[in-house]
Amino acid sequence: MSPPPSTPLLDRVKYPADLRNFSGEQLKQLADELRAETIHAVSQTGGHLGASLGVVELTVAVHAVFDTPKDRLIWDVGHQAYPHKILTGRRGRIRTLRQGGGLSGFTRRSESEYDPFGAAHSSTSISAGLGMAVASDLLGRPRNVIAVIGDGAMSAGMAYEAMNNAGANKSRLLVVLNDNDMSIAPPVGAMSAYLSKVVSSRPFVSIREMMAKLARLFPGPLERAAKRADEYARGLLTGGTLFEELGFYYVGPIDGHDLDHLLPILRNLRDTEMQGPILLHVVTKKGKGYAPAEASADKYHGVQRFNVVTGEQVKAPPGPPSYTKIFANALIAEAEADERIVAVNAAMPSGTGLDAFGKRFPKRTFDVGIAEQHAVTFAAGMATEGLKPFCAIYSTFLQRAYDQVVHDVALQSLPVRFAMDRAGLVGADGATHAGSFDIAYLGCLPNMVLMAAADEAELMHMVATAAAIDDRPSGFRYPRGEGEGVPLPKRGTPLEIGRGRIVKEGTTVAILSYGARLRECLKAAEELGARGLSTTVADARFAKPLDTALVERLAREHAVLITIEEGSVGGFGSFVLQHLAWTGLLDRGLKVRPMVLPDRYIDHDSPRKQYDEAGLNAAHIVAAAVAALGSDTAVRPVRA
Ligand SMILES: Cc1ncc(C[n+]2csc(CCOP(=O)(O)OP(=O)(O)O)c2C)c(N)n1
Ligand SMILES: CC(=O)[C@@H](O)[C@H](O)COP(=O)(O)O
Ligand SMILES: [Mg+2]
Repeated sequence: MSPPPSTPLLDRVKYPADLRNFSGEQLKQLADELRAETIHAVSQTGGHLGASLGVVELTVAVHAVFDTPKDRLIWDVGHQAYPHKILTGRRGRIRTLRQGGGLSGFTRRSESEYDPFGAAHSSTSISAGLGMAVASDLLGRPRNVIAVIGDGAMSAGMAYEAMNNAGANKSRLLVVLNDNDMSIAPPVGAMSAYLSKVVSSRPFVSIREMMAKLARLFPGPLERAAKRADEYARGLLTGGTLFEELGFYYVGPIDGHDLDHLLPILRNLRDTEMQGPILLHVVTKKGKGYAPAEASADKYHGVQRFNVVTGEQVKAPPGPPSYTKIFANALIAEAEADERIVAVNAAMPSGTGLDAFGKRFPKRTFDVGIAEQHAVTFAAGMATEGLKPFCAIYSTFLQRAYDQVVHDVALQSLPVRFAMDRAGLVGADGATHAGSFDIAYLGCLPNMVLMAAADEAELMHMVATAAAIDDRPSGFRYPRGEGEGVPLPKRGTPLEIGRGRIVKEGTTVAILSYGARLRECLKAAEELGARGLSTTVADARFAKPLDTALVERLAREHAVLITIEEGSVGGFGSFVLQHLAWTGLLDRGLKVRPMVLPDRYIDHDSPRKQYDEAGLNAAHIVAAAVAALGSDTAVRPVRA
């Protein structure tokens, strides 16, 4: 482990107020120390390093110029906020980042008053910032509001909805567009191409020219013609007209790593009395100042712990392939056989595995940018014409496209297939990224077929099943991380719709699993067996349509029925209970225990510990069964 860097100036800064009297030269040194500290900390924790390195100077400059936390600073996504955390009273805990009990990897209101808005899902900052700016006007509490948003996040509909609203509003809002020409992967789309054109047509506006323009922001007699000339010049020289057409005062592009530019420009923007929104376009490098990050294809967007000297990341011990990889391979196999299959993702080609699909079928793969809502309706459109779209979106990000799923897909019974990766608890990204709700939010929709994979072979069958379902929407969920290591078929076989399977026969306790808790169920069954409680374990495979025959059989033939899923209340267990209630099977003493995620958000930690916290591991299943039986059955004591 490399020693911590020497940081004499940073050591003097606990809060931003401590750096506000630093000279320009001192702030430059502070930025260098902050970068070294960020690299060292993330080398020990892993996390989103590249984005954070790209905003080191911007972070220093904003805190030096603005009066945070009275002035509100909002980081879009919040994955680039590590330097901000270090400067805002959290340096002492920075090496606990993303670890159980430690700092969150994103901004979070409960963590610091310097985080006025929690984030992790992208493109919310302009809306939240505008809300704060309007509140400050209405409440008569003057303050600056600064929203920092990346070029990737700028592709989402929300950002445009917010700019449309802000541009017609007189509230003061500073939007800093942090343009590093990267999303997680290289950014896609016309907006990204437009920004590149803006930057390349005039790389950086000179500071003299910029200051002359900024002077025009100050009150004083301003001739109409001069104003028009200014607008024309800004449009012509910087290509900033798109933002101007939306009602923003556009400034830039400027070098986001040059404090000699950032500081005076931010001071001017702070001091102007101009009303209405301003967009400052800064150009930065993702991974800036750390050679291995700058050189890597993803600019160290998200890294494991690593060696600071070599940049080499700690490799996990070799294990079974990930669910993501199995999904991608299974989809490729289906697409080889059916040329109507197409795949859509929203700025997550590697996360969803669709980068591999894209290599094999470049014309049948669509990365739409961070635009989940569009992704779903785009897929719906393709489905109307007979294509077979698979929409690969993490469970948590599909939340953003809920009305599109309901109104554009389900209501019209269009065969869009939702591949929901990151189902259940996801580890270090924490509650914002947990796939907790999809069973509940999709299960209530008529027309849906819903499946959850118990292991990676099951996932292959579910991909094949979804490919075969062509008259209504379907979805299948699978967890983050590696599979169970089960033998894999060459290709998946379509499952009988709405049929589960018995995995182990027993007589007293029945455990009905939906999804990847199956292994925990089998462990629990063994333990219960050792206590003299013969246990059946079944894999429901489908939440919708529910295997009612299986549910009824388990209910009739056992004293206790436990359902378990990696999801919230209102999901699989609720569907089972609904069915049991209406068939009268609850009326005769059956003890049903639906095990779901608890009614609270589970913080970042290892998935194993998160499931412990959630009460969904084998020991909890055993405890639930034993408690349900109570004194009804003589239970043998636990073996030592
Ligand atoms: C709604 C939503 N979809 C997808 C993601 C996953 N995601 C996190 S960061 C990111 C890229 C963001 O790019 P940009 O805003 O340019 O920030 P950068 O990492 O380049 O600093 C993506 C796609 C997300 N956080 N939220
Ligand atoms: C910041 C963000 O939303 C993504 O980078 C996310 O952290 C990716 O998670 P996975 O590692 O599960 O793909
Ligand atoms: Mg970017």
